[in-house]
Amino acid sequence: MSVAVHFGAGNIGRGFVGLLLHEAGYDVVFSDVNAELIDDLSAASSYTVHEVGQGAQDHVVTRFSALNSAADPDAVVAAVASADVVTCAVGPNVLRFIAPAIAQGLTARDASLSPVAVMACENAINATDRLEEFIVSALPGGVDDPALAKAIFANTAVDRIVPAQAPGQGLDVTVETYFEWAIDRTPFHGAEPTIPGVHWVDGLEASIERKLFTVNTGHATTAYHGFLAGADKISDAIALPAVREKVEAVLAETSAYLIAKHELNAQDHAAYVTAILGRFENVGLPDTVTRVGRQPLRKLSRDERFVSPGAAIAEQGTEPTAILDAMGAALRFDVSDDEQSVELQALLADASRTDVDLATAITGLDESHPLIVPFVERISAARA
Ligand SMILES: NC(=O)C1=CN([C@@H]2O[C@H](COP(=O)(O)OP(=O)(O)OC[C@H]3O[C@@H](n4cnc5c(N)ncnc54)[C@H](O)[C@@H]3O)[C@@H](O)[C@H]2O)C=CC1
Ligand SMILES: O=P(O)(O)OC[C@H]1O[C@](O)(CO)[C@@H](O)[C@@H]1O
Repeated sequence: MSVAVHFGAGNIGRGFVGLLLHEAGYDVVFSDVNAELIDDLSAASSYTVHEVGQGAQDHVVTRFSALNSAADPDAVVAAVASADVVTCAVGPNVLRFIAPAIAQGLTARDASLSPVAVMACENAINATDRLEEFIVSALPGGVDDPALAKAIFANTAVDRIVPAQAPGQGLDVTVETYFEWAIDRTPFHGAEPTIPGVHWVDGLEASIERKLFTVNTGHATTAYHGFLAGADKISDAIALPAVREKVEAVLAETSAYLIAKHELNAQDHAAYVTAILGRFENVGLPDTVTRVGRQPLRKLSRDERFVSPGAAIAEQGTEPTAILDAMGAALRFDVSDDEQSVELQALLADASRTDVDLATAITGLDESHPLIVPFVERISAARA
């Protein structure tokens, strides 16, 4: 019996990573801090992943268990100690909180076992590297701790749109039919785990940038301009010609950047962009502009979907106007139950902060960076 411990039993956890691990033959141990969710998973023997869109099927997930990592951390440590695979989909800002349990699990792990594959499944560049850094910080011996040799850390890129789930559907998850899980195979040296559906790649940089700066930049642009246009659903937002034009303009900028940087085939990339726009148009997917625009400060940060490509394009001497306009729209994402939106609006309202001060604080760029002057213009406009 192979066991996978998965941190974060939310939308991607149950609707994507948990499903693929189950279908690969793993018994999945979900670990989460949401007590109600853990109780529901513990009481259930199955849940169903409902696909919507062309070729949709239902998939039933069984052979799982659930652990409350807040209430029973020792059980999580023990599960990690004997697992074959450890994955997570908790959000990039939560990696630091799950790292200590993984560190303790590695310390407790019998050194004669094969190394456990540790793979973070978050929308962030090199999320597994970030997780590994937190694990190293939690180990008594730091980078020299012998526990590190008991794991293989591999970066991954996950792509499947899993919207917020309708109340009353229990553990079942509604997802789009499309998915892509790319994993860097190089750390495994030929001994990668068998997970059907995974796309193994040699080095992840091109895959994650292609995904993040196309799907996620395009999706967030749809959300922010859609929010300003008064749309509720993503499919309604992308159906508005003015929003679509802005999304296409942003993707033209990131496409040129990605094609040049990663030597992509321009026709293949154009087909990829078209397919992604089709995913945003999926009217069967109950996805909202507020979910896709969530956590605007994270999305406007240095290594993320706007500033990373935008800064690089600006450094090459071109002003990425459409990306900057999307960042300007993000500044106006005013959603009262989104903590980061509230924080962003408070920052913009703080008269003691200059526009330049805010531009550098939000993007993490130096004042002298060529993206700062045009971003300051968007900040001034948003504050006016
Ligand atoms: N939903 C989507 O369409 C996609 C999401 N992602 C990424 O997957 C990650 C998760 O996103 P979602 O599943 O949408 O979010 P979600 O909010 O549905 O799930 C996150 C889960 O993590 C749990 N959690 C929070 N702190 C925890 C902790 N300390 N220990 C264990 N569990 C903890 C939460 O209780 C929640 O159940 C994010 O990084 C997101 O960017 C990536 C691709 C698609
Ligand atoms: O907004 P986050 O947390 O980066 O993740 C959700 C995003 O990832 C996606 O699933 C794309 O893979 C979109 O649904 C959404 O834009």
